[in-house]
Amino acid sequence: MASGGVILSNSFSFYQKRIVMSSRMQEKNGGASIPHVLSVAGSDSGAGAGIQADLKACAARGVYCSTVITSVTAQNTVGVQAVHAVPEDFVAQQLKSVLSDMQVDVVKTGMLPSVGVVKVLLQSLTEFSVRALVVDPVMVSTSGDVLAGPSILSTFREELLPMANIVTPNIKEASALLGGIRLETVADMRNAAELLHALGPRNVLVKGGDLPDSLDAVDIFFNGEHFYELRSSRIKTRNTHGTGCTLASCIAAELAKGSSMLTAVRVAKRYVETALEYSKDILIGNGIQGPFDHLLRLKSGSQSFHRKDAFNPSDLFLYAVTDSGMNKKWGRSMVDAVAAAIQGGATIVQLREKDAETRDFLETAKSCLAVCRSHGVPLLINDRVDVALASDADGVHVGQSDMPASVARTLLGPEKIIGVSCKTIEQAQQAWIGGADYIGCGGVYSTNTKANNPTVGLDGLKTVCSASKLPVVAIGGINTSNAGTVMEMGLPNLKGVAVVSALFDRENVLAETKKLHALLMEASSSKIQ
Ligand SMILES: Nc1ncnc2c1ncn2[C@@H]1O[C@H](COP(=O)(O)OP(=O)(O)O)[C@@H](O)[C@H]1O
Ligand SMILES: Cc1ncc(COP(=O)(O)O)c(N)n1
Ligand SMILES: [Mg+2]
Repeated sequence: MASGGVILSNSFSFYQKRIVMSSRMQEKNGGASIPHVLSVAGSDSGAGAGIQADLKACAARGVYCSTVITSVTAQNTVGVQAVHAVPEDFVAQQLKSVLSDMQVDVVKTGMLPSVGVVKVLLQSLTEFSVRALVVDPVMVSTSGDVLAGPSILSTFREELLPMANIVTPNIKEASALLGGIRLETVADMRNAAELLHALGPRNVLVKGGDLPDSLDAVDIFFNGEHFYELRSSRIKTRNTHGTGCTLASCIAAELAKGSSMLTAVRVAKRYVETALEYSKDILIGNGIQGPFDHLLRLKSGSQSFHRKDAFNPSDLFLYAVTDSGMNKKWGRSMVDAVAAAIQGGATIVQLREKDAETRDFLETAKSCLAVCRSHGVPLLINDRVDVALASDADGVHVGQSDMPASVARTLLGPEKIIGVSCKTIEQAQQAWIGGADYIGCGGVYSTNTKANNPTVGLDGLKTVCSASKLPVVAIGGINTSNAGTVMEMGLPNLKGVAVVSALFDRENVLAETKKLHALLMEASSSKIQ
């Protein structure tokens, strides 16, 4: 069974180790460590598979990825034209350079073209401990070209697989590892998963991307105790080059972040499905199998293409957050309140409806969206990703107890705006990793709008702004008497203030917004840069 330096225990102790390690690193360098995957694989010049896919997958999952290149292929969407193996001692050099210096959490392997390269890797893994080993036993490209010959099989079986926390063969690779057995049905895949598990890896995922006559894309996961049949819809596309490399890298990335194995596999499969669906019509190369877009950004021709880049942090300048109770109290509709705020100078609007029925909330969102669109002001929905999707609003704002930014990003896609409420540096860092566009930091002052919400004060705001990689909007008890103080501090990344009562718990929304706008203009022109 697994031995050497590869240890993956349950996710809890995994996290604990990370915390111990990051405090150690912080002491040494004054920084925090981030999840780190080392990809040991071949280069694909077409950049659909191999090292290039691994880098993109890890980047998409918010994880650092270092690389050891085992082989350089001349490859495109037609096939593999040539392979140039990197000398074994040079692979060893690369491994040493990375592992002796950097704290790698998870090693992921792809193309290992010779027995010598596998041996060098195994040697490194006994010298330098990592937390998990993900083995994608790459042998033949989908175009049918051999990337690692049959001479590698016995070393894979006897030495590499027993070290692996998970092995992820496709149908052909599972068959080759098991001496050429037939693999044509899901039942055959289960059988293969069990036989492969007996070779020593802790977990097995037999991938069914190439299962004949299958309407779904079915993978079989086996952990030695239970089988899981993981199904997703089969996306009709030619752009499946590199799905295997991407899946394995994403599993590695999720493990590096602290997920359990089954969760990592599920997340990875979902990610591949989402990326394929997003990229199904993109056209790169003239061959039969094209690459897909790991970062979900290349698709052209849709108005959404420019949306995310179009998020302008200066839109956070005067951020109006609605409150239905207040507007009711003053006898006006939500749409009228939003229209008045925009007329007064609000640069972004968030609809916050704590008690409304979903159907009413959706109708309100649609009406407000029409007003916002006609003025070019983005409309965000508080908490409710479903309402944002259904109304086609510009995004969501989520709190720490709502849906995590990373999940919201998966659901909403790359184009929508996501904001997250953060009180601490760690929460701000997490929001950035999860794919948020901005953070809201507060409460700066105490407020009646949010009961039991501890304030962070101006000091807390300053701390978070200084560390944040995302633009920040200050929130909580801000009004015309204190907004100037907040903006005049000239805090890094602070782009504006978010207000509720100061606009909507007033008789004249238009006049109050104008007043606040003028004040902010003055404060930001005088702020220390
Ligand atoms: N057309 C598709 N639609 C959805 N998922 C797919 C499709 N093709 C492959 N997958 C998924 O991509 C992952 C990689 O599988 P596979 O293509 O079988 O591996 P490989 O690239 O190593 O041959 C699996 O999770 C598989 O289910
Ligand atoms: C360098 C390299 N590594 C791995 C693959 C497998 O990818 P796929 O099975 O999707 O063709 C590849 N084609 N090239
Ligand atoms: Mg594939």
